[in-house]
Amino acid sequence: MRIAVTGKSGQVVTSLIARGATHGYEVIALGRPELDLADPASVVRAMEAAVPDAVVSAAAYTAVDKAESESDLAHAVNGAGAGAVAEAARALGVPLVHVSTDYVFDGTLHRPYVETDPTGPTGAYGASKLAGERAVLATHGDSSAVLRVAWVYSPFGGNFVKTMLRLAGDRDEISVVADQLGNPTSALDIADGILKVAGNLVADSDPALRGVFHMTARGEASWADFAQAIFSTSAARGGPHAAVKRIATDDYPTPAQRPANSRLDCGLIAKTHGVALPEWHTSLETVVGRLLANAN
Ligand SMILES: NC(=O)C1=CN([C@@H]2O[C@H](COP(=O)(O)OP(=O)(O)OC[C@H]3O[C@@H](n4cnc5c(N)ncnc54)[C@H](O)[C@@H]3O)[C@@H](O)[C@H]2O)C=CC1
Repeated sequence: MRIAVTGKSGQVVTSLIARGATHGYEVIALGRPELDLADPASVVRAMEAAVPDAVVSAAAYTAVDKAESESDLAHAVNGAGAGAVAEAARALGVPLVHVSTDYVFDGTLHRPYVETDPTGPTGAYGASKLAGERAVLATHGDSSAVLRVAWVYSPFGGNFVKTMLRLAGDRDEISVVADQLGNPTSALDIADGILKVAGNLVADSDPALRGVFHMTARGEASWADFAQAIFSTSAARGGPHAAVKRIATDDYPTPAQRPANSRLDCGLIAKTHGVALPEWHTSLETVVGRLLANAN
């Protein structure tokens, strides 16, 4: 089976390329310049040329803070761009797995979010991703699965784990917010989940497999808990580590407001698609191990 993926170099795209063969799939990565999400005609052209059996929409404008000052570009790429990918998949008559985010929620609930909870993004990035979800469901909803993932890290690209290990190289103590809760999730596990869902969509026309699903690692953490786990995992392997100073979000102002609670309930995807990602500490060990091995 041939799976066309948007993007060439992101965390999830690189993980899909790395994991494709394990699932017996050929993963074709399509990115700029031939596929630019800001240029819908290029999306259709590149998808038609790839002749896929399924499409994964993984590329996005992901600069959460910069999106506050580049809202038009974020919306063009994450909203209209996602719609163009859905339109191309519809025209080809193939199913679509679209990757979305926990940042579609405002974070005020005191329990993990389920798929039917009201959305309410607090920033331009979340709003643009919500526009993308809506465009996908409106264009190709009867053949798409929208997977909301969160707090993504991996051996590839830029992410929180890499930033913490780099900062620990020259600091003894690092301040990290302790009042935002989420589910740290390895992009390698996300890739496994996406490929399982894509296979299910191709094999089975059951409407229960279509729609919006939450898909994160099991277990929750604050950013400070996550940082502490990164450093204890790294220290146990002789890698860089630092003390974590737990601070409040108010002490670390950023252009975009983040949800205080973005934990996602993943019961639905387990029940319908048979996808349950591993507990986050287990996957963190794998990723930190790979990063430290690469650094030597
Ligand atoms: N990184 C995170 O913590 C989270 C990410 N997500 C979502 O997961 C998906 C994957 O994220 P990551 O792999 O972490 O992102 P990333 O930032 O590592 O990679 C994004 C990819 O999109 C490509 N891209 C950006 N603009 C493009 C355009 N105009 N045309 C074509 N390609 C373009 C980039 O070149 C890159 O390959 C995205 O949909 C993102 O919104 C959801 C929740 C959290």
